Amino acid sequence: MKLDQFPEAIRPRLIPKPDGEMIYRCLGCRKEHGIETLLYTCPDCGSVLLLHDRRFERLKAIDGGTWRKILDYRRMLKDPAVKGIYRYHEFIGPVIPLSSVVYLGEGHTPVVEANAHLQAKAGIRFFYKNDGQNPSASFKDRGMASALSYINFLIQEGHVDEVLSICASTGDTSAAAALYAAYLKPKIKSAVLLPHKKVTPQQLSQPLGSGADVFEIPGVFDDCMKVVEALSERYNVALLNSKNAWRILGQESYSYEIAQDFDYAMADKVVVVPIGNAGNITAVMSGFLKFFEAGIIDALPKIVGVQSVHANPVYRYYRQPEDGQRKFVPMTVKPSVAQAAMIGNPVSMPRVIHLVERYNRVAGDLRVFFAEVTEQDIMDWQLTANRNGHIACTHGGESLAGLMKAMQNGDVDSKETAIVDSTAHALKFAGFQDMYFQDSFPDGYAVRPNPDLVNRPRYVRPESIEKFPEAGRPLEGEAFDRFVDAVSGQIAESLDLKKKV
Ligand SMILES: N[C@@H](CCOP(=O)(O)O)C(=O)O
Repeated sequence: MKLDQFPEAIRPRLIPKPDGEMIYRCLGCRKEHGIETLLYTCPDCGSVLLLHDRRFERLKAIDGGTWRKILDYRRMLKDPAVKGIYRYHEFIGPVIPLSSVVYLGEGHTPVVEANAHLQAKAGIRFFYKNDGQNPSASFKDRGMASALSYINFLIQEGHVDEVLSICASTGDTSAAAALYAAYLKPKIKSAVLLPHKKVTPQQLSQPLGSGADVFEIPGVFDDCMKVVEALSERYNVALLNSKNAWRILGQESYSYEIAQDFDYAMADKVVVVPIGNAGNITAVMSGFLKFFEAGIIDALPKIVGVQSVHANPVYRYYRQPEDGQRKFVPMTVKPSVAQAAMIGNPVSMPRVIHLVERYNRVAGDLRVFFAEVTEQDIMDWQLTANRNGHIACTHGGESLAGLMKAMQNGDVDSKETAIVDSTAHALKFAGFQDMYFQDSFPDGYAVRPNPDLVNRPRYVRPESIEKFPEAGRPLEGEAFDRFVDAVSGQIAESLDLKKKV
């Protein structure tokens, strides 16, 4: 729809303007730093940062109803700069001119209601939000669109040139970083660090295909992250992990989309997300808080953060109910099918601690919960979901298993409605499904197949015939007819089909 066709009252606000004033704010010493230089940690005390809009109050001057109209009308705009996460420009990057926005089709991922059968099994109404339907097939694209739009802005403003972006990854971040950097070629080059043999073949192929320099390193993600941190402290590189606060801003779009998709009614909603490096849960809490403070939603949804027993440092921290008694202890992870979340020392832990406290305080009630699930639960729920029409990755299985756990714990009620995060596309993690179907999980995973969920291809090569078609050597005439009869007969028998009369 063209601008002059929108209601007059909305028109002036429809196209967002870069009228915010953003600064980095340190979560440790609370000092503020300008955004002209890329910062990942506070130059004074070394703590992590969050980005803050000093002019956020101006957004509160617009009433919630008007905001909802602005955002809903923006859905109809054709400009690519506002088709993705920057539909929420005022909340994500209010200093970025639309001409700097990098849009590769990220965001606005489908929200798919579980069918009646699956909801009955789960005992609650729930939806999957399929973030695997982002361009590089994971939610990380949201954060990359934001981080790379900001870097593009710095380049266009002449603050930086010849950027080398770098990240550590369990697979999804590297795919997204390499993709978005490749789009900004030749201004940006990309390098990614992966734990050797700890990302799936599909994930490894992604940064390779985008032309990034790919380095594989012994150890696990936490080791890669330390190397990347050292590189970003010692050399002139742009760190693209979620330690970079611009990533968090982009990932807040996940919350804004949920609010918009559910007509801004959040009181009875439960948002379930897996926790890896903890950037995701940070962004989800931060996003809902901003919409709440701007009056766009009138309640904060419950949040459930989920971790596998093999990588659960955040869950362990919150297992201690007394605020003052908690102590964060990084852990050594064990093999997990939720491989992207196999992280024992999440870089955003200080942000989580800060935001959980704030979220619950603003809500006036306990609204953030944590659940721990087994590897077996993750696989069983992933496969159960996918047998009911979903494309959940193992982390989607982890989220659904976490929802079940939260209900058992009494944190979520069956009358509520849950939105469960499938962070990536199922195909990225197809190897775990194969292991399940072939009962070939190494012992460390502690997963055994439930026979009801196992599925295998059946090779049909009837012994009653001698000739079979081959590529480049088709069968013809009677031989082909015999082949079709024998194969269709065997399949019909196997499926117990009744002949048409
Ligand atoms: N699961 C992540 C790990 C890095 O997380 P990030 O959000 O800090 O970049 C991945 O896909 O690499």
